[in-house]
Amino acid sequence: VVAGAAGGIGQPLSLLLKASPLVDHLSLYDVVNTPGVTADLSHISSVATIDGFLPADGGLKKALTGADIVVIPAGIPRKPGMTRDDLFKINAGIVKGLIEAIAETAPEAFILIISNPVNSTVPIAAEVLKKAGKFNPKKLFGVTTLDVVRAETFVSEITGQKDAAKTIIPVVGGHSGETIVPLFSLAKPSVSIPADKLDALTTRVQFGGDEVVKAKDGAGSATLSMAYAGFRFAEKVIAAFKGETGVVEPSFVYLPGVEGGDEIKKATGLDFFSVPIELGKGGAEKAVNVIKDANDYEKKLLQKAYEGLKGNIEKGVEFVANPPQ
Ligand SMILES: NC(=O)C1=CN([C@@H]2O[C@H](COP(=O)(O)OP(=O)(O)OC[C@H]3O[C@@H](n4cnc5c(N)ncnc54)[C@H](O)[C@@H]3O)[C@@H](O)[C@H]2O)C=CC1
Ligand SMILES: O=C([O-])CC(=O)C(=O)O
Repeated sequence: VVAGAAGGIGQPLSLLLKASPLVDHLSLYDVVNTPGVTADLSHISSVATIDGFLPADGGLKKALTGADIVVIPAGIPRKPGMTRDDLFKINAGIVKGLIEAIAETAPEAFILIISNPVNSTVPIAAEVLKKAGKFNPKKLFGVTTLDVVRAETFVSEITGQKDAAKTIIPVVGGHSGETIVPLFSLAKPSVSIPADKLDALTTRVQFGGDEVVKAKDGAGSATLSMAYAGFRFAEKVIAAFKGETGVVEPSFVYLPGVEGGDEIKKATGLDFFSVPIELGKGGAEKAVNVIKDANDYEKKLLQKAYEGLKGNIEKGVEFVANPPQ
């Protein structure tokens, strides 16, 4: 299921999923325009069958029935001058509503959250699922893959590596500004970044979203690169579910619920954090503690990330505990 399927991310993401041989059936949901997007994609001669729903006549429930995986790019995007946190007011409620429906209709599904601010919307989702008695932390993911994709791309411009995605770079923390921490010292194969280029490279990964927001000049934020990244992550979750081994990708998860997470919670003081996750049939099988191997430069960045994340996470938890009237 794609929830928010008619949007800037939703449409190209749905296209990639419709074309994927890993997808048997694709169900599109949005509050507007789903019939058109569904009709258009339905003409593609790939294996996935497709249907689409609007809210009327229990459309959300129909879309979610039988779902194995739900990807959520629903919600408003940034305009120049806004932070991701400025989206909280509207997107918190949208995510809460969608997760309540998932808890009721597709409690076994993997849930991939793209809607910003991810640092807060994932805690919201966790709290809603906990309340409903349906929380499986191994199946809830904040999608931070675009940060990884950006790190791969931007570093390749320095190293000259033609196939950028072949360099694995752990990007950890959260998904906004200084909470995003690329760990270039742990790249595999290793990369050599001139000292005078490291600050600018790190900042570019942290604020890559702003680059797109500025260039789009009021018309939204990253959609196409996000669809690519969201598809890459969804494909990995599905491949691991179908039995592929050795699948690893960073994601923002609930640490106490994932093997290896307690150690990272102890180091960060946080319940939610993005680290490389070993994916398996059940979802997040293991959180890999890469932060212990960060160098001194990166450790300083990590401290700032912890501080920023703390407030973002608390805000999400609070939203569910004490809903605004
Ligand atoms: N995690 C990440 O790395 C990234 C996250 N984003 C976030 O993704 C979100 C979507 O961005 P865009 O696609 O550019 O926005 P958009 O405005 O083009 O599309 C959002 C879609 O969500 C739909 N929607 C609104 N309320 C809904 C509901 N209750 N149920 C289902 N659908 C609903 C809208 O009708 C619209 O079609 C934003 O919050 C943006 O900040 C964007 C880029 C990267
Ligand atoms: O910058 C934004 O608002 C959208 C986003 O999350 C990104 O591009 O990383």
